[in-house]
Amino acid sequence: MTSKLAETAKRLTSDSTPASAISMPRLDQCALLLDIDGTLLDFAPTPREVWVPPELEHTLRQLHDRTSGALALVSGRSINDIDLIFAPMKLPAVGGHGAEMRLLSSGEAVATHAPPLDPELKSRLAAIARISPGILLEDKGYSLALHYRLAPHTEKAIYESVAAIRAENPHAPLEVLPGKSVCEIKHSGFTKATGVIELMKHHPFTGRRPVFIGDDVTDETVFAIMPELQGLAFSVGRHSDVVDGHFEEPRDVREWLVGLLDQPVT
Ligand SMILES: O=P(O)(O)OC[C@H]1O[C@H](O[C@H]2O[C@H](CO)[C@@H](O)[C@H](O)[C@H]2O)[C@H](O)[C@@H](O)[C@@H]1O
Repeated sequence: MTSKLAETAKRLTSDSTPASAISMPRLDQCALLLDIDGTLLDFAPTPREVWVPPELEHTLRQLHDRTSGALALVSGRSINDIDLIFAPMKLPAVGGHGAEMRLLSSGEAVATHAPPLDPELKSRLAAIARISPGILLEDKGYSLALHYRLAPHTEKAIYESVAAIRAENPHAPLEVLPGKSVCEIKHSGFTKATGVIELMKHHPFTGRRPVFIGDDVTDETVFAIMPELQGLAFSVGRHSDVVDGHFEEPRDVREWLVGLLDQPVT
């Protein structure tokens, strides 16, 4: 963990302001950057079982229009997976923890020159899923996720197995992301933050003030860059003084997004 991230993590324990108390930029001046799982959507037992409330789809479509297309999903999921979940809607996105990007809802997903995992290491890491039938392996191309929500007792064994492989390959550029009931492993050469920085260089995002909402450890890289982008950061589920405000749960985020549509149209 870099010292900047360590500092961020340390401060993620203290209080922050409720999101409702923070003054938002006008929709025609901001870029809305939204994490998916645990932020827009409630957690489900497995990645494919998430449910997108129809009202959320409606809200996201309207906000996409009101921001002239500057609304992007910023996720650990691949863009292909994001499209399956939100089908038939397609939105701009940073996917795969920064490995992929799509600038326009009508555009193609493009790789962001993210380095892949070494194939041999990847297959050794994937084999960890065989510890128990309750572990779900998600191969996202650029990264692997070992889900243990259905087998919480395997958490320790998963992390110990990953640590053993890392110890045998001390120079391999691997990053381990401890998510919500998931251990994710990717190349260390990209993050959600590198994806967001790239996204913000392009139309329709460039020149706008980013507003990022996320709930997870992987979102901390984006919280950390919001000040230099003159952006606003919001956390979900935990209070923090590195963010501008917080939400208690995804339902509050969804309601807040609906409220943004009350801004006068300029
Ligand atoms: O960056 P995000 O959009 O928040 O995605 C993070 C990971 O989310 C998914 O896993 C999580 O959500 C699942 C569905 O609720 C849940 O079953 C799992 O336990 C969670 O870890 C997704 O499967 C991962 O690929 C994302 O990286």
